[in-house]
Amino acid sequence: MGVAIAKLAKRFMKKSALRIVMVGLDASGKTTILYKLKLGDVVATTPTIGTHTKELDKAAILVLANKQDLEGAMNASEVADKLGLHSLGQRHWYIQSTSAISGQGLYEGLVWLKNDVLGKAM
Ligand SMILES: Nc1nc2c(ncn2[C@@H]2O[C@H](COP(=O)(O)OP(=O)(O)OP(=O)(O)O)[C@@H](O)[C@H]2O)c(=O)[nH]1
Repeated sequence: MGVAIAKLAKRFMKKSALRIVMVGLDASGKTTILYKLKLGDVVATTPTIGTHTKELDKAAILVLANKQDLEGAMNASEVADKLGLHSLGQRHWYIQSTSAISGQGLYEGLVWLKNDVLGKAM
């Protein structure tokens, strides 16, 4: 699973000039996900992201509902409701259940992102 995710991430990054912004609550698993995807070695950060949000106007949104392996975790549908994703209108978004520990769902999430960027998303 880890190798498949890494291969997809590598191919995705090589062929596409795109920016991915990853945000999340403290300890939600961002670092773990990046390392699981084997992108952890060089992660550029930009502390002034607030001034660049215009870039994000047309950005696709992939929500990873992480830590699904933990008892009591909100499921993807509940997270979508809480985040108001259904009110986003025309913007492309997708929510994927994941566990960064096992890697479950990471591949599927990246596949959606890749297809959306390539204009193949439904
Ligand atoms: N059970 C479980 N634990 C996870 C999962 N993802 C991350 N964790 C754990 O959650 C803790 C925080 O993970 P990080 O990857 O450091 O979270 P972060 O979002 O980078 O945290 P900040 O640096 O505070 O923003 C670590 O102990 C991880 O092992 C998951 O899917 N399941």
